Amino acid sequence: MKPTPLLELTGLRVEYTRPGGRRVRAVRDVDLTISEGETLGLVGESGCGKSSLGRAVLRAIEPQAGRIDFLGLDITHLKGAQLRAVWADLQMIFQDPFGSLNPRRKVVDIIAEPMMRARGATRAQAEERAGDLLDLVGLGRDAGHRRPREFSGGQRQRIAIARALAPQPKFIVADEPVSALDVSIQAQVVNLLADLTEESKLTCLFISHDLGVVRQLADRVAVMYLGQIIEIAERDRFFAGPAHPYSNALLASVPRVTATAEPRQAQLPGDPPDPADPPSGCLFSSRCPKVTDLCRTEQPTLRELEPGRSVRCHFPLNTTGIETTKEHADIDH
Ligand SMILES: Nc1ncnc2c1ncn2[C@@H]1O[C@H](COP(=O)(O)OP(=O)(O)OP(=O)(O)O)[C@@H](O)[C@H]1O
Repeated sequence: MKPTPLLELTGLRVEYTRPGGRRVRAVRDVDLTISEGETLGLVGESGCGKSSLGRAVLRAIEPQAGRIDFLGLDITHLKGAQLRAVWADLQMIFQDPFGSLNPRRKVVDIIAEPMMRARGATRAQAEERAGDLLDLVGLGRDAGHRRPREFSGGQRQRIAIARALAPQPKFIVADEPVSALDVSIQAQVVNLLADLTEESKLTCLFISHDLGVVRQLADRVAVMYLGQIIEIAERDRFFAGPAHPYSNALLASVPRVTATAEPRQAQLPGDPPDPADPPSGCLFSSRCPKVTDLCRTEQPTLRELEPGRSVRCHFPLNTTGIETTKEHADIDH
């Protein structure tokens, strides 16, 4: 039986206007479904549109086109009280544990406030649950009487996690939640997030440029390049051998993760192109080690290679045992 989609994006597009008037398409017509209880890891180099996608899902920025369905409700254009009601179920954990917590407030108030505002809890109920959450994230309830500046980066991120969990959301967007932390602390916070998403059956969009971290947490991995999802696959399938040359190169640049079936590429040459001036054909064609004439002229669609594994590439890697399409088989290269 197919799992119930909690979040469904259809043709989601985010554009910005740069000073001077140039348009940048940061998210290019993304279709994506996240099932109840799953953690989807969204990876890609800086500037590929991960945060823009996450913020659009939370309705923190307006998409220029497309549709966002959350729990079967079209939330794309919700406003006012209706949007605030949805926000109780959609919470965010940010990268910066310093900037995202109000330094003047006590920790207990920071965590209790969303429960009172969004769920109508009394102060006593909210403070009691704030204490429970501080226990849950390993800080202990006494931490509630202190202020954020008295805590280290890793501890502050635990406070941010407790705050995000406070209104008992159904969905969390975690945008690079450990990348500002020391490596030793990263592992502790990743383990905490893994335990919490598992225990609470939370659905999570986990945004990271770090494939090693994504491997620990995600059920599925989606790779973004220049605003497009270029590969999406179940975690183990992905790490056993990704199908897109870009994913393969990303994986090759992470020493901690296991070898792929294809020979590993050296690190990717150059930087991603400016999203305001993308290449024609496949958006990865200007950097792809396997580029052909077809790639330079025809943009591939995101197609399913096998259940649980889709790729946007004319010549995917690691496809042994998978029947190739006619289009693919006919091309001699
Ligand atoms: N407010 C803005 N105005 C203009 N361009 C923007 C704005 N915000 C983001 N962009 C551009 O949109 C593209 C996607 O940015 P985004 O922050 O979503 O990517 P990202 O993958 O999350 O990168 P990072 O990991 O560095 O945050 C980039 O080219 C970025 O320069």
